[in-house]
Amino acid sequence: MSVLFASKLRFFDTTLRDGEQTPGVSLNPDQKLEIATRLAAIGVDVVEAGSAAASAGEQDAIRLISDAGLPVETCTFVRAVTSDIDYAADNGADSVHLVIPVSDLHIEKKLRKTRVQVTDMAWSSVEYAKSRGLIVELSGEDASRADLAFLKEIYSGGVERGADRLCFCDTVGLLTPEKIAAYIPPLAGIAPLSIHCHDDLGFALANTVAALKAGAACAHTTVNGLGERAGNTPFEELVMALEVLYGYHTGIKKEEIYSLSTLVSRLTGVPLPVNKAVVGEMAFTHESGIHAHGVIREPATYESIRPEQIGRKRRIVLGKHSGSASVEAALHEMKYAPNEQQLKAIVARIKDLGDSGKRVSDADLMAVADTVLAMECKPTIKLRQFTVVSGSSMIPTASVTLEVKGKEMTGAATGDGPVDAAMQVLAKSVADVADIRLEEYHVDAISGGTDALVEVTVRLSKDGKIITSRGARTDIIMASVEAMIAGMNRLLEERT
Ligand SMILES: CC(=O)SCCNC(=O)CCNC(=O)[C@H](O)C(C)(C)COP(=O)(O)OP(=O)(O)OC[C@H]1O[C@@H](n2cnc3c(N)ncnc32)[C@H](O)[C@@H]1OP(=O)(O)O
Ligand SMILES: CC(=O)C(=O)O
Repeated sequence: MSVLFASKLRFFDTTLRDGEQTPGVSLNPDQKLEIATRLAAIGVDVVEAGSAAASAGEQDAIRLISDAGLPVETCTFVRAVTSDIDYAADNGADSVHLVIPVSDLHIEKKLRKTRVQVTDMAWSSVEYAKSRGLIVELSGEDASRADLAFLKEIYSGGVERGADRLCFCDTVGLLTPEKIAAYIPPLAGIAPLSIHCHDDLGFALANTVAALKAGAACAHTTVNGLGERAGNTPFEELVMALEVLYGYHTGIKKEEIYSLSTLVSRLTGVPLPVNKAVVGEMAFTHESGIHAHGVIREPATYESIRPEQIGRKRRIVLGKHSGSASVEAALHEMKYAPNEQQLKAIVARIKDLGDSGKRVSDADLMAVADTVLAMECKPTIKLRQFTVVSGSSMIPTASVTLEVKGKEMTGAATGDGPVDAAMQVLAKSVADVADIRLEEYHVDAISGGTDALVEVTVRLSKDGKIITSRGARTDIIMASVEAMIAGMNRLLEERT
């Protein structure tokens, strides 16, 4: 345990309560159970399963999760209202997150009550919840705008009446690490204190860490930072910040973080921002040449977390910022071994593609590499003549004369159409030299009209090696022949 933190830190997950308060999100009881099961497995201490008073579906969810026997405390949000507490107890919750507004703004303007009245409500609700056998976390709503002396009084009285734990809610994200230094130590001295932060100004994570350092024993978090408005402290970010920045062993199964995050995103319908810390698509993706070069040599140069730690993989993508190291690494994975000059030419073409605003895919890289390597290879096969005949009353037939390794070869074949006949005759004509198979054939019209330029892409294989080759012409048959011959030459080229 790190000396920075007073005690073993606890994780109170509120994805299913505050997270579900994200506008538009609604989880059914089975979905809540699925998430709760994963939260228990990853190692959180408390799952706030919902708001007991909100609906019959919420009560079903609390019941379902309580009955599942998960190794986790099942909690529910309740107001300082007897019927809310009854819903919690009657549906098998272990504990209640008993919330009472504590700032004068909330007390006077929202509840239209006085400090004395809310104090009575809070204390009598604690007593009632304890009489129903519940663990009680007495929580001050809008505590960051409350008077410290009043907070001490209402929390201390609550603990005297049986509250097991306390919670400090920064309900609208106005807390700062400086204010935490003044507020948290005296309150954490009363009873184990949780910190519940919102991210309205982007301070939720920093405030949560500061509160834990100042003596709070438990962090309220949500998976992916879901929650009211800008959300709550993201679970995955807090776990990794504590582990990486503070060397604190959380006990959370970090390797399950990414799959939990994607599950929650899928079930809630809230997509992960691509650049989100830890779990965003781009969090372990590198394009810039300098970064990719560094990461290939030593990942720590540009990664603060190893992706495998949280169940992810590193990705290097290509674009206009790529350098030769990343292009070469990608080519090696595809079994290409360009020489220095070829690599330079491929990198230049990748940059051109990137400049045109295109996202460079593996298929693009293969096509570029095929073109560059084909330009420099001495062709094994040369086309001498090609003819195809087709019509309404005849079987499409193609004939070809090729020069293969200096020897002339002639062949003919029929097919379902003229293109098929062309593909058949080419493969047949080199059968004595190599078993080349056409695995895939694809055609795109690059512009419109009957005179459009068409691009034919073929995938050919020989002895387990697969290459992609392209031909582009206004004549679809000759484009196919060109793609096929270029591909066959690549496969017959002597390269490792
Ligand atoms: C900061 C937070 O995240 S707080 C949690 C927010 N979560 C929710 O609101 C859960 C979903 N809510 C609901 O389903 C409904 O609002 C219910 C069932 C709780 C209440 O519904 P209604 O009885 O129709 O009341 P409504 O929502 O209009 O207003 C809230 C009522 O609760 C009262 N109230 C609000 N907070 C508290 C509290 N902590 N303790 C006691 N009463 C409270 C309000 O004063 C108001 O009652 P009033 O009209 O008598 O003044
Ligand atoms: C209770 C709660 O969720 C809040 O005050 O933010």
